[in-house]
Order: sequence, then C-alpha cells, then structure tokens
Amino acid sequence: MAIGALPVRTDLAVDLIRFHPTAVRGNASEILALAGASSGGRGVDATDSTYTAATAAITFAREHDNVIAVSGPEDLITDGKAMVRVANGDALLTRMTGGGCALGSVIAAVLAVRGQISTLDATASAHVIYGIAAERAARGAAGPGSFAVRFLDALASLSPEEAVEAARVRAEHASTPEPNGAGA
Ligand SMILES: Nc1ncnc2c1ncn2[C@@H]1O[C@H](COP(=O)(O)OP(=O)(O)O)[C@@H](O)[C@H]1O
Ligand SMILES: Cc1ncsc1CCOP(=O)(O)O
Repeated sequence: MAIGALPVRTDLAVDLIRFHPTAVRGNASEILALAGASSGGRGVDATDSTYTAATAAITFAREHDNVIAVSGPEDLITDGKAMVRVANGDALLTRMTGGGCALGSVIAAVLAVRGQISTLDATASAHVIYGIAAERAARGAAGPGSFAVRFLDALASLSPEEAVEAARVRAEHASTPEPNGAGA
C-alpha cells in the first residue's frame, strides 16, 4: 500500500522482496514503483493504467519467479509466462477504504488452500471471487457505505458454482515489447 507515494513504504516493499513472496499485489502505480519504473501514484490510489504496468509486472515476475497482480478496472495477473485478465469488479471498490488491502487478504486466503492449483490460477481466482462479490454488492447499494456492508455479505455467501458462472477471465501468453517491436 502507498508504495511509491511514501518513501518509507517503498523501501519496506523493496526490502520484503528479499523474502521471495509467493505473490505481490498492488495497483498500477504501486507495481510500477516497486519495479523502479515510476515514482508512484496519488496517496494510496493509482494514477497509471494497468496496461502501463503490464510490462513491468511481467519483467518483475520473471526476475523474482513469483506472481505479480496489478489491480484496476481490469486486473492483470502474471507469473511472467502467462497473463490472466480479470474483468470482474465495480468502481465502488475504489471508494471503499481498504479495497485494495482487503483484496490482498483474499489472495492470501486462497493461496493458503490452493492445493495443486498453480499460484497464478489461485491468485487470479481470488480476483474473480472479489470482483464478482463487488458486482453483486453494487446492485442496490446506495453508495460506498452500504456497498461495503453488502460486499462483505456477498463475499461470504458466494458459491463456487456462482463464481464459475459469473467469471470474466481471459488468459494469454505474457509478452513484453522488444526494442524492435516484436513481443518476447
Ligand atoms: N474502475 C474500476 N472498475 C471496477 N473495478 C475496479 C475499478 N478499479 C479498481 N477496481 C477493483 O477494485 C479492487 C481494488 O483495486 P484498486 O482500487 O486498484 O486497489 P488499490 O485500492 O490498491 O488502489 C480490485 O478488485 C479491482 O479489480
Ligand atoms: C491508509 C490506510 N490504512 C489502512 S487501510 C488504508 C488505505 C488502504 O488503501 P486502499 O483503499 O487502496 O486499499
């Protein structure tokens, strides 16, 4: 949280990478700052698009052999080899304090019980579950306050079948632009 915006948090995040985290989540500006590609967003909020951060995320995942997740209107999750795009979510999440932090908790929870499922798929699944719960909560919410309460209820009651049915996910090869314009 606030990597880039607050030097103390940037230093801590860079230091924590030494411990080889299984997955790292941030918004686009946070991931760019972690990768040393920008100075960060506005406070805890992103000022960069997820697509701007895609190359940095892929490169970082390859260098550190882990999964990098970039949140935004469409989430990008990569292990450096594949890129999963998750379109589930609702903009009201950006108006709920802790919306990004809580996603980190859900990722950690799913990773803890992933069994034989890859880290990439488990991390992407967490984004799907979170995004679908947000979509359900937003229906009928009067604003960020009632949304937050409805969101927790939706997260607690979502079934695996409902998640599969409502998932909006695409997977593709993770490619980074080459200087000559070719993908790698
Ligand atoms: N414009 C948007 N539309 C729909 N969902 C969004 C939008 N922006 C962010 N989200 C969702 O909000 C959650 C938190 O992401 P984000 O707001 O980027 O994190 P942070 O709070 O760290 O900036 C993610 O699940 C993401 O998919
Ligand atoms: C400053 C702060 N302290 C605890 S949560 C929080 C903000 C979390 O940011 P986000 O809503 O982006 O997860």
